[in-house]
Amino acid sequence: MKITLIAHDNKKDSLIQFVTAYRDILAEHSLYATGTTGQRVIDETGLPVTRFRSGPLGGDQQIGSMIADNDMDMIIFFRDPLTAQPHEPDVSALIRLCDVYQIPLATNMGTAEVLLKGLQEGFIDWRLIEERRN
Ligand SMILES: O=C(CO)COP(=O)(O)O
Repeated sequence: MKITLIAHDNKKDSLIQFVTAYRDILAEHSLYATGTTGQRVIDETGLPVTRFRSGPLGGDQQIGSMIADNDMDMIIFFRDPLTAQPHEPDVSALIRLCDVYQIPLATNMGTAEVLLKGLQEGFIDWRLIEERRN
């Protein structure tokens, strides 16, 4: 599966803790990330990550493009709900595309844990069937 990891600045430490805790599950999948988040995941967990541009410079839109191409299976996006983002429209567009294309999306750690446990149990395998059909 292709999994994207994104965190706003105030949530990056939490994301690193989360990725470290679930490293064994995540290591079985292809990881993608916005620029700064991806660099931190690489540096601090050693997992391989394909990095896009930083969020404010278009990274969220690049990931949105993969969703529109049916080329992304899950988004884990630790948003900061307490800080205004200069690229808020891009963030909203990414979340909207997840809903358009039924892509599992976690915007906080509580949901992200459930998603990864579901992934491990095979609950997301319908994505592989979808991919074969398209
Ligand atoms: O702003 C972001 C997502 O909207 C994240 O971008 P960075 O990973 O480059 O900080």
